[in-house]
Amino acid sequence: MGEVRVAVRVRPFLPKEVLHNHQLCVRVVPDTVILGSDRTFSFDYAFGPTARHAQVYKSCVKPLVASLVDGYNATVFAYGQTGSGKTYTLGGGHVAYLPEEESGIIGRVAADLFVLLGERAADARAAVDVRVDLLDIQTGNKELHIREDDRGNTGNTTHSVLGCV
Ligand SMILES: Nc1ncnc2c1ncn2[C@@H]1O[C@H](COP(=O)(O)OP(=O)(O)OP(=O)(O)O)[C@@H](O)[C@H]1O
Repeated sequence: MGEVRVAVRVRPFLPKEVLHNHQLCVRVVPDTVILGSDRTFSFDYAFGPTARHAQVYKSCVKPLVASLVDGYNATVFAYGQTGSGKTYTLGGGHVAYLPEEESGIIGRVAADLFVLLGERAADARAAVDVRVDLLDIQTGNKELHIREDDRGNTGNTTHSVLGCV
């Protein structure tokens, strides 16, 4: 793929927002977000409040998993203001098990990755080693440096960072 793609996902109102009678000011038409009555912004993908995880994953992320097992690097990150739905979209990390339908990007990537690697390993009669590094960074510290050692393991070199997992 070799390019940056941007997807926007508009979440539905939360119960408290409904309670406070918030008004919707964003509409989504294919790959376009409309703010107010006439300000349009185009993206590679745009999803409205009724979009399901499966749709978001299939369009934006699944093709990256396929290219990953072909040897390419891929990065998916969520960006947005607090409460906008980053955690929800990536995978609802607070519970150990989620029903498949509620699984976000992380769970779906893991499932597909093992299926694809299993197929490749069987074809090549090779063993595959999968390792995961998780860094949960809970600070706005500008001195943070993510580094990779010569074995490809990631870590940080800043001692004042809180909450590294
Ligand atoms: N597409 C969606 N459909 C239904 N509920 C959603 C959706 N996106 C987010 N939510 C709900 O909105 C709330 C805020 O979402 P979430 O916690 O993912 O935000 P966040 O961007 O990770 O916030 P923070 O930056 O504060 O961690 C949660 O209650 C979540 O369940």
